[in-house]
Amino acid sequence: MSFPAIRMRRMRRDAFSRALMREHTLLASDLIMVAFVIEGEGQRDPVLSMPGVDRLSIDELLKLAGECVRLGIPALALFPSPDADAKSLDASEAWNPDNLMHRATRALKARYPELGLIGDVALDPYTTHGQDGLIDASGYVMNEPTVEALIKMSLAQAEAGMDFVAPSDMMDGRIGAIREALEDAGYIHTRILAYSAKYASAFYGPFRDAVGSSANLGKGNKHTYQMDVANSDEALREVELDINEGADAVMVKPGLPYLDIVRRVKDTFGVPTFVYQVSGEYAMLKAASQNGWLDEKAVVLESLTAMKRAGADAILTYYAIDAARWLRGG
Ligand SMILES: NCC(=O)CCC(=O)O
Ligand SMILES: [Mg+2]
Repeated sequence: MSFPAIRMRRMRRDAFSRALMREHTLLASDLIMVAFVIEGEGQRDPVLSMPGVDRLSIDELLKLAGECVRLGIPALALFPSPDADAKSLDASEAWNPDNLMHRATRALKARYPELGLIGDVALDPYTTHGQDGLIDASGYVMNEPTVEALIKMSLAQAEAGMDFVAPSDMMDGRIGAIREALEDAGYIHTRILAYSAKYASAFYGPFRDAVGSSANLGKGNKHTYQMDVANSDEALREVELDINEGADAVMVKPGLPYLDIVRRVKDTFGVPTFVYQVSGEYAMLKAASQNGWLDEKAVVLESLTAMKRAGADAILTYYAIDAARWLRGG
């Protein structure tokens, strides 16, 4: 049977039947806000390549966290933008119990214990060269020594009260090593969000401005550990390894250009699958909107809905607060 018995437009004719047949609904509870933390008090330091995003001192971060709680956003992902003097070759500031990240975690957990906190685990904010790991004389990022550092970093975050440690470094074997260390230390509830399929993407540019690693990274790249943008089967292998090593949730990153990967991961493994709408995606949508070329609210909600449609269970986005407000009709 076909036309005219089947008219696809019948169900689209009115809002009520469009609502009834809608397959996916974006909710505030799908969103994870992303924030950059800096030293100081009363500081809101704009990220020039991400208009509308500020690096926040801890007191300002608390206000943003309060807004997340009020809007029903379940979690906040934290990235530190430490002062230049906190950077070193061995990245040891990363596991200093009193570092910026851990002070922020304790302050947030004291004020908003119900707000989930996701801590970035990678060395790039703390290294003088801007790589995610420790380098040898040739500049190659060394796997095992980096994993040892990431273990120390994860334990320190767990100790500070982080709910999720989120290794974003793409070293081999780090999920298993971190999981074992957490269990041995008694942090049996600390979740691991594995950045499993993290691509060597040019869409991270504005983020590197935000955490202050772009100047240090210079002309360097991360091709020896992040994935080739041309690959898809390889992402499934990465995800499978991380699940087997003890990840509680896996991540695909970036978002919109990689929704084919999200769909394959979700269909293949059926595990909690998160996606990251990265800084470059934010910058594109924001710049076009500021020029009057795109309708910001419409394109942001469309992009986030597309991520859910692709199978994402949760979405990290710099737009989380805006989107949650728009979803409330604001
Ligand atoms: N680990 C975080 C990144 O590498 C970049 C995120 C972004 O571009 O928003
Ligand atoms: Mg891996």
